[in-house]
Amino acid sequence: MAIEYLVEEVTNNHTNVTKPMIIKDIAKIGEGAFGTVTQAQLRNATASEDQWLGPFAIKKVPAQTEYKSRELEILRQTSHPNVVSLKYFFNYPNPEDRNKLYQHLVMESLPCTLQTEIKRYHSSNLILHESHIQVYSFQIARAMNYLHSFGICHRDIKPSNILIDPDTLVLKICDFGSAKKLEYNQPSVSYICSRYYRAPELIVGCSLYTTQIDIWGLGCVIAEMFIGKPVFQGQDPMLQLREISKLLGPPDKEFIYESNPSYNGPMYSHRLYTSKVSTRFQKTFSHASPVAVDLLMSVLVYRPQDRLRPPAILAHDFFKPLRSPDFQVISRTTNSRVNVHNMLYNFSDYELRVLGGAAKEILVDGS
Ligand SMILES: Nc1ncnc2c1ncn2[C@@H]1O[C@H](COP(=O)(O)OP(=O)(O)OP(=O)(O)O)[C@@H](O)[C@H]1O
Repeated sequence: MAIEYLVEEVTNNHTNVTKPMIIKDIAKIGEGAFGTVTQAQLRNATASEDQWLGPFAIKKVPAQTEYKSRELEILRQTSHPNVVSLKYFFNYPNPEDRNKLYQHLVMESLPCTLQTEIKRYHSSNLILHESHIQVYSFQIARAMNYLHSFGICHRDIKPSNILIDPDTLVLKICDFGSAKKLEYNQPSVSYICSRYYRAPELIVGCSLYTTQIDIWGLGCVIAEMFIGKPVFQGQDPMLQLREISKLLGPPDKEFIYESNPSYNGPMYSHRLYTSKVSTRFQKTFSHASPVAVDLLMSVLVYRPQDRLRPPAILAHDFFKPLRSPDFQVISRTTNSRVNVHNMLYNFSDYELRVLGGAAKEILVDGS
């Protein structure tokens, strides 16, 4: 591929300085519903030395739609080790249609997504080791603790929107194309989020939802790491609720009414199983430890108010082993031991303030 082009106005997200830069597209690394993601390098067009920066990941989406500029706005506001960072941004025409401007978001690049990692294990009839699931889930919850503190709801949590580096086990949430800062009592569209990861309140048409819809997505992602495939695979939007009811039991009328008083779709109120919910969780997640099952049962809960929130998730006993400064995991790629404690626990003062009383439990190594 390696196509080079000059862009007169490229803004550095960190310094806010706009300069001409040369962009070298290397390879396509992703394709989404709205645009493409390519691996690319950048260099200052005015500097004499030929020093390429990167590689980065450049996401190209049609510019000037209100929907997509939210992604830029949110990426500009955020700075967190578990949220993909924006390095530069610019508008540039589409080579196939010179009249159409594309917004280019130049982000740090990570080697793979959690989706490819889960699939790699699943295709060898393996599942991720529980220690890896702990490390990845902790980082997603930490990103949510940060984002939700500003009211930012990602609204499309799924394994393909979670980037990882399997050497270091670093994880970063990406794709803020659906994200929105939710305001108290302000309605938002309920037709967001990919079907398998949609919270039950969205399925029944709730428009006053909260950032707790992301927590449902987190539960689905943790579940998928344990079983190697999406836990709720509905064949259509309504059958999605039926899949959920197979594990959680039928949703009660109060939940439906609280979510959307004018809902008139199927209620799935018949019990599909006689066994207890806890038995079904244990059976579904037969490879998970009891403490992991307990976390899943506290997150995959119908009522959003009853789902654990990020501070309580980070303080959950599932993550207890990570609190030891000696906690190590074996990297799949390098086969060497990696000490991940420091990268997991480098909480900023802001994050600690947000965690409030839970910070003590999260930080204290009781081993
Ligand atoms: N910073 C990055 N580093 C490496 N790969 C990335 C990065 N950002 C995105 N990708 C890859 O590109 C894919 C699509 O990116 P993204 O989800 O942001 O685009 P999208 O158009 O919103 O896609 P979708 O419609 O699937 O949600 C990701 O699943 C991932 O494989």
